[in-house]
Amino acid sequence: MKILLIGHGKMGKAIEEFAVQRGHSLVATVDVNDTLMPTLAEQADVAIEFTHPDAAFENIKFCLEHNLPVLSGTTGWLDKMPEIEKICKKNNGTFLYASNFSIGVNLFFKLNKFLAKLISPQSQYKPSMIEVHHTHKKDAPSGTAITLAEGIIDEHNNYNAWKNDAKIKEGEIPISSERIGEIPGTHKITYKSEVDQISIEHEAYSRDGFVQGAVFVAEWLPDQKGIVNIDDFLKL
Ligand SMILES: NC(=O)c1ccc[n+]([C@@H]2O[C@H](COP(=O)([O-])OP(=O)(O)OC[C@H]3O[C@@H](n4cnc5c(N)ncnc54)[C@H](O)[C@@H]3O)[C@@H](O)[C@H]2O)c1
Ligand SMILES: O=C(O)C1=N[C@H](C(=O)O)CCC1
Repeated sequence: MKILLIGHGKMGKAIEEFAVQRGHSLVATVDVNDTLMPTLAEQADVAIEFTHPDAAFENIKFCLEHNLPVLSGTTGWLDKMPEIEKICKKNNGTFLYASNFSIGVNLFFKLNKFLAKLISPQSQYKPSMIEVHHTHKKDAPSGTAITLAEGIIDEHNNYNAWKNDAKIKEGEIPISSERIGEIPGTHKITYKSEVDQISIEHEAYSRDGFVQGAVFVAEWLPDQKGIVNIDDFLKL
């Protein structure tokens, strides 16, 4: 498979290494000072985009307008998702966004929803979330934390919003974001009552899970159409 790799930072470099190990080739790596040329899109089977919250929209739009299936793992740009959905439809394109490409995290998303539904009638248990990442991370809360909070909101009758702050109103889930050293990504959800607590946690040991997931999804994506998600890939 021929990959157009957009973003050649920590994720991009690790994806390049893993993709080449799996026998794929790179049409090009495009970083902030490079130009996305139509000829690059013509030569590629798929684009993988891991850049910056301010850059993702234009990069994804370019791929969709040049008939190139694209996946993005960039977080912090989702206010523009409705526009991407329109562009994808107009161009009969293929697009997948995942806040986290790790298979373990995608199973954890399901566990989170299951727990939220189970605990919903027990209103004495109040949820909170902690996410911990490395100090280079540009966005807070993490994209994964937002997906987890949305999972709780979908399944729990008493919560309808999240806040990246400890000072919350009724119905809000507090998310605390910590930035420490080189931590790849830890997410913990705790439900506390007066007498006990229940916690679930996912801890990434390295970026390998995100990298492998992104390449596996990229291998599958060219045969799909429209806006698809990682649950479709994992058949969850
Ligand atoms: N979904 C996931 O599984 C997952 C996993 C890890 C990181 N991420 C997200 O992916 C993004 C990138 O993470 P990273 O750790 O590689 O960051 P990074 O800062 O190491 O790398 C980002 C790269 O993108 C480049 N870039 C910036 N603007 C660009 C543009 N307009 N065109 C092309 N390249 C551009 C930067 O120069 C840099 O090299 C972040 O949003 C992060 O939150 C998602
Ligand atoms: O390193 C990052 O940045 C990560 N970003 C994603 C997020 O925001 O959830 C996934 C975990 C790593």
